[in-house]
Amino acid sequence: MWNKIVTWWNDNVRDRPYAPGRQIRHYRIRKVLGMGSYGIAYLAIDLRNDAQVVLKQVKPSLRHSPKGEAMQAYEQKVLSALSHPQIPRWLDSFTYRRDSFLVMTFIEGPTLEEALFDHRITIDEREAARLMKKIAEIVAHLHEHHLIHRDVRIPNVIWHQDEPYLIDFGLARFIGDSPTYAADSLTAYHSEKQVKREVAPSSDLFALGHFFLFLLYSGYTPNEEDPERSWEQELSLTPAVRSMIRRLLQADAPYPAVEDFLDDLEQYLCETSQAPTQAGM
Ligand SMILES: Nc1ncnc2c1ncn2[C@@H]1O[C@H](COP(=O)(O)OP(=O)(O)OP(=O)(O)O)[C@@H](O)[C@H]1O
Repeated sequence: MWNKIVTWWNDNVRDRPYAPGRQIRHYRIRKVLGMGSYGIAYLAIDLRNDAQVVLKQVKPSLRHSPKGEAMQAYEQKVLSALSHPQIPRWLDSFTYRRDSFLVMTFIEGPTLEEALFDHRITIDEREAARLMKKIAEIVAHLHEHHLIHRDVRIPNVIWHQDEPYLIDFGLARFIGDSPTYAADSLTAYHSEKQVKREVAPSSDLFALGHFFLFLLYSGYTPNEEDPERSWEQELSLTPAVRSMIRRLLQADAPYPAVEDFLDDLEQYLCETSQAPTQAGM
C-alpha cells in the first residue's frame, strides 16, 4: 500500500510538469514532449532568439538519486562531445528552484514510429535499405567517437526533410565508462536485453537489425487466419537483405563493425540502383 501511495504522490504531485506558458529563466515552455526514464522533456522557446529548444528536467522524485542528476550530467557529457548535423546539440544546463535542466536543439518532424504507425507509410525493400544506410552512417559516427547509443529504435529517430535525426542519448555510453547507476550494470538485464545494453558496437548493430525489420514490416499485411511465423517466412526478402538482417541479429556471423554493414548496404543499393523509389515522407 505504501508503495502505491508513493507512486501516486510522485506521479500526480511531485513530478507534475511545469505548465505551458511558464517562463524558466529565458525559456518559455510551450508543451510537454514526454516523460522519459529520468526526466520530463519540454518544447520551449528561447526568448533571446525565438529558437525552439528542448528542455529536459530531472524528475523531482529522482532528485539526488543515482538515476537523477547523474544521468542528466552524463547525457550532457555525451551531447556536448558530439557535433553532427543529425544529432541534437547541447546548448545549456542550469538549476532553477532545485530543478536541474538540460537544454538541447529541437528537431522538428515525426518520429519513424509515428510515420509508420500513425501516418501508415509503407516502405519497400530498397527504400528501407536506403533509410538504413542513412541511419547506420549516424551510428558509425558515434562509434568513431567510441560512443554506443544503446537505444537505436524507431521512436528515437526523427524524420525531417528526407533525413533521419537520432535523438535520446539517455542510455548512450562511452566505451570503457562505468554505469551511471547500479541497476544499469549488464547483469541486471535478461539475455536479449544484455545484447542490446552492452557497451560495444554489437549492441547498436543488433538494434539496427530490429530497426530494419520494423521498416520492412510496414509493407506487410498479416492474414488473420495464418499462424504467426518467423520474419524470414513472413517477409519476401532478397537473399542480400535477408543475409544482412541475419548478421545484424547475430543469427549468422555478426558484423564486426557498422562499416561492414554499410559496405553490404552500399553494394545492395548499387546493384538495385535501376529503380529508385520514394518513401513519401
Ligand atoms: N532534441 C529533440 N528534438 C525533438 N524531440 C525530442 C528531442 N529530444 C526528445 N524529444 C522528444 O521528447 C520526448 C521525450 O524524450 P526523452 O528523451 O526525454 O525521453 P523518452 O524517449 O520518452 O524516454 P527515455 O529517456 O526513457 O528513453 C520523446 O517523445 C522525444 O521524441
